[in-house]
Amino acid sequence: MSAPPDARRREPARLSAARLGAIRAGVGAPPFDPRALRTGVVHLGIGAFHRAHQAVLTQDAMAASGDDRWGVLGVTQRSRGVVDQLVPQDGLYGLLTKGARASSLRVVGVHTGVAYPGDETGRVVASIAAPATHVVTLTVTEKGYRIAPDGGLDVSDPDVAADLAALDAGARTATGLPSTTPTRPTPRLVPGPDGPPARTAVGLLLRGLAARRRADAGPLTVVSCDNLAGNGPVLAALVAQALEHARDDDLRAWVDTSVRFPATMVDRIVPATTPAHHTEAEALLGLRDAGLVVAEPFTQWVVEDAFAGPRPPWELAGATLVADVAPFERAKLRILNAVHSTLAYRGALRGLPTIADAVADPDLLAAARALVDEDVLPTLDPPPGVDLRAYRDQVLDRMANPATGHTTRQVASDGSAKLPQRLLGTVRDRLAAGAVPHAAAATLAAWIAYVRTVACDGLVLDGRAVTLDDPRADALAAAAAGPVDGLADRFLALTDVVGDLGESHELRDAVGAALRDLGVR
Ligand SMILES: NC(=O)c1ccc[n+]([C@@H]2O[C@H](COP(=O)([O-])OP(=O)(O)OC[C@H]3O[C@@H](n4cnc5c(N)ncnc54)[C@H](O)[C@@H]3O)[C@@H](O)[C@H]2O)c1
Ligand SMILES: O=P(O)(O)OC[C@@H](O)[C@@H](O)[C@H](O)[C@H](O)CO
Repeated sequence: MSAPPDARRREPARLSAARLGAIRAGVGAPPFDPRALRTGVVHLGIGAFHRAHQAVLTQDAMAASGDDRWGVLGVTQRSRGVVDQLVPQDGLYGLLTKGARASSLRVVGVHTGVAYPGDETGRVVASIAAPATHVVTLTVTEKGYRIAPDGGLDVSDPDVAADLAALDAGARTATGLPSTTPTRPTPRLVPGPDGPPARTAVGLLLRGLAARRRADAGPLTVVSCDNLAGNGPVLAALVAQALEHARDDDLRAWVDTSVRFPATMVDRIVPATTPAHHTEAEALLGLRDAGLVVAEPFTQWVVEDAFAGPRPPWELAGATLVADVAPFERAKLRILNAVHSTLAYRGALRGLPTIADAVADPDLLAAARALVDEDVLPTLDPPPGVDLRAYRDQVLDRMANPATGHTTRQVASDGSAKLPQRLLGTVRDRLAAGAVPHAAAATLAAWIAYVRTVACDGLVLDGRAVTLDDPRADALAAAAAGPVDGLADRFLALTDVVGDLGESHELRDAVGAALRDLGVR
């Protein structure tokens, strides 16, 4: 039976540029007319993190400088979901900042467009090739880089192979000359002027670089903002390897001289947006906002000052430009992200739905501190001006903020792609120093126990079943199944995840002992 008309809730109007004037007092509005911005940045992976981090710093930097050249074309990678969220809103969305005691809302308006390569590869490529574009940034998750077990580009991945073939065909079309040796198979022809849709972030970037070189549009800076150790150099190497594979020596030489890949350390806890966040934000804004993102108050961006050309004045918004990002990045990944994963796996195993719940558990807090104190700190050189013990405490304090609602299930996802970045470097360094990393082994064991529980027994958090969300889910589930005897060995034999670490019998023994401590029998 339908409700009587007066009891029906009237849906508020949707956020858009035309309704900027209707934004309520107390909600921060963009400090300029977003419609007047020019596009100077192309961002691949316009997920929640980019919208709550780089986009906000870009807005603040443009406001502080009056320089309106740095509008962003946002590119969504896997589906057109964000296009449907943001295009009807003229790129505008709210950022709900959740401190432990107070929340605030501001509207962000830096996106001059949103594109999905499945529909608009040509538009993205043209934008990367435009002379007014000076920077391409990325947040496509760890697995989005398609890194092979040996650390290079996974050319056996069909999506990567398709993108390389399209690049090859594009080069042939552009030059009118064969770009391949006669002995190589003929690449498939490009259907239409833009070629087939790019399937991977690196493939899309390569297509953009090739077009930029052809257009003679000048140098470009490509900035990875993902939680990857050495994100800039890693991306540079993937691009170089792809060009070697495609045998495009001319493009390779141009990239060598004209494209820079600075490294960055990015930090802000940005959980997935929930229906409760939407309700809270709508009450503050008075408008409906399908693109809402949520974040903690803390934000940090340390960027290697190695740009090929102009860049947004991000330092005016609080970014730190440094000569060497590595110590900042290593400390953040090994402390914050490794602690996050520890709390996520151990917390989920105890039925705790959020990271804040996990920090509040004294056993789990002790495990997190032990990981940092016993195994991580001995592997780190403090970044200039940073006290790493104070940093550890600050990180734990941020994670204790219950208001963000960051879930253990979200942080626990993609362990096979995340742990090599945030934990295994610590393990490797400790073993090389002759130490057995018991606390880090306990985090590995917690991951294994989590995978086994989810894959074999089933796990319910907050009333919802957890699924094994991981690019290597099948291999992990196979390793998890079977007798407990040999469980640690089976996981440490997954060389595409752990490399050669399984050769250490001390580590295998330590992980086995930690599994028993966790009650995995
Ligand atoms: N959320 C955070 O707290 C946070 C903080 C620091 C850094 N980061 C970095 O940002 C990344 C994205 O986080 P988010 O919160 O925006 O997540 P999200 O799920 O909101 O967005 C993920 C983005 O990555 C793209 N993507 C996902 N899988 C991909 C694949 N296989 N290939 C290409 N693109 C793919 C998606 O299309 C989307 O644009 C993280 O993986 C991490 O590296 C996140
Ligand atoms: O974003 P993910 O899912 O790859 O990793 C989960 C978290 O550890 C991570 O996003 C942190 O919240 C972030 O790195 C804080 O800066």
